[in-house]
Amino acid sequence: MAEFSLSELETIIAQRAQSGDPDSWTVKLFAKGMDKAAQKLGEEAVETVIAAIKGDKKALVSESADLIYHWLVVLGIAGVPLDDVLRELESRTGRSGVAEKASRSKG
Ligand SMILES: N=c1c2ncn([C@@H]3O[C@H](COP(=O)(O)OP(=O)(O)OP(=O)(O)O)[C@@H](O)[C@H]3O)c2ncn1[C@@H]1O[C@H](COP(=O)(O)O)[C@@H](O)[C@H]1O
Repeated sequence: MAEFSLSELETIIAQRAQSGDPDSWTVKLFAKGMDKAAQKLGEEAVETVIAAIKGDKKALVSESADLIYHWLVVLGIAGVPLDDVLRELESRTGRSGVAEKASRSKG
């Protein structure tokens, strides 16, 4: 199991977005805004689909990583926390108490 989480990547992206580092791809995407970031997300999704259809497992891993990174950038630009998506997924599992817990934590 990899010792890395989407939550950690979300934190890295938020920190890099604030860094102002001219060499940072994250900074560039945040500066270009949602249209460009969403376009990149779409491109990475298509590249992931192509890798899957070709049965190219190595490319599927790499393109999936690109896809998830760009998805988190889009969430960041939109101001949507990863946790909101995880809560939505959790609520779909039908686990009892999940919806109640989510609504309580949202205040
Ligand atoms: N996970 C990623 C990640 N995945 C993909 N990419 C970048 O996404 C960019 C776009 O991918 P493409 O394949 O489309 O590359 P490209 O063809 O050069 O791009 P275009 O010319 O089409 O615009 C590349 O520059 C990749 O480096 C990423 N950039 C950053 N991260 C993570 O974000 C952190 C901060 O990165 P910086 O913001 O660059 O410091 C890194 O340490 C990583 O953890």
